[in-house]
Amino acid sequence: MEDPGKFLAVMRQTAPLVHNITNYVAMNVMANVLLAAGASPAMIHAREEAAEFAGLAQALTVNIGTLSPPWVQAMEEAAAAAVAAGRPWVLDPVAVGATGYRREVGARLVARAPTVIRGNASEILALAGAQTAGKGADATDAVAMAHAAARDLARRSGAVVAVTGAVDFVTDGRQSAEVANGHAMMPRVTALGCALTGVVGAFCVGQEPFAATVAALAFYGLAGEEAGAVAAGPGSFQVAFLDALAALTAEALTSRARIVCA
Ligand SMILES: Nc1ncnc2c1ncn2[C@@H]1O[C@H](COP(=O)(O)OP(=O)(O)OP(=O)(O)O)[C@@H](O)[C@H]1O
Ligand SMILES: Cc1ncsc1CCO
Ligand SMILES: [Mg+2]
Repeated sequence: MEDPGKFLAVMRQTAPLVHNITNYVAMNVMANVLLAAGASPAMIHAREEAAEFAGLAQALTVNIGTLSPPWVQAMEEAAAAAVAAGRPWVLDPVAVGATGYRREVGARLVARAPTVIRGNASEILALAGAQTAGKGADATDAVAMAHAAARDLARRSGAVVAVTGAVDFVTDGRQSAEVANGHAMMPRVTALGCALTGVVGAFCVGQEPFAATVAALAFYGLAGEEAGAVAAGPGSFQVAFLDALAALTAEALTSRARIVCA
């Protein structure tokens, strides 16, 4: 596996402009996470400008958390513009198994050739068409239950697929890796997964998507470990997490990343 610290150093050097069409819950959290990590966020979802902006930004992320038809039009047009401009785009299929509308939109977005798909185990299982116990935005399936579905989805879509949870799993359908960094407090703060999707987009700018995604997950999990060591609960965790994202060095990431080929 390549040196994860190098991917963090390149991301900070680039300070990429990341265009995010994300949900109302995540907007502020995600923008602050991207700034702390070293990227430049813009949250833009109007159909009248989404495609134009996606052509200017260095990466696009699309999150269906609080979707509605005008947003979905903006998502599809922005994804098409990112693909046309040769920019990476990352799909976050929040609660995709919950309703028929989400399943339909999820399938339409997968067909738009995302560079990376990042979700929890329940979301990746649902997107791959497998059985899932998931109901809302929180995972109710273990990551290991979604390994085969993730490989299948990666081969079928051409995307790198990242399944996050206690031990994250990343695959492009040929090579796979597990990332064991993280903290149990992370799923108790809303939208940290959504915000991670933005960080994955930032790492993918000018870098190979499989290795960049693995590095982004290790970086994020390690910041979670740092925050968990000082936080009294989910509230102070959120503050400490932003500080940890900003403070983490490339050297610390390289020495403390827990990545294994799977
Ligand atoms: N039990 C856990 N232990 C350690 N790290 C975890 C655990 N659960 C999640 N994480 C980490 O939390 C981060 C967010 O992943 P998670 O799977 O919770 O996203 P999500 O379900 O999409 O979240 P949300 O929908 O709230 O945005 C990842 O870095 C992941 O590794
Ligand atoms: C809680 C919630 N509901 C819709 S989107 C979202 C953010 C976490 O996915
Ligand atoms: Mg999520």
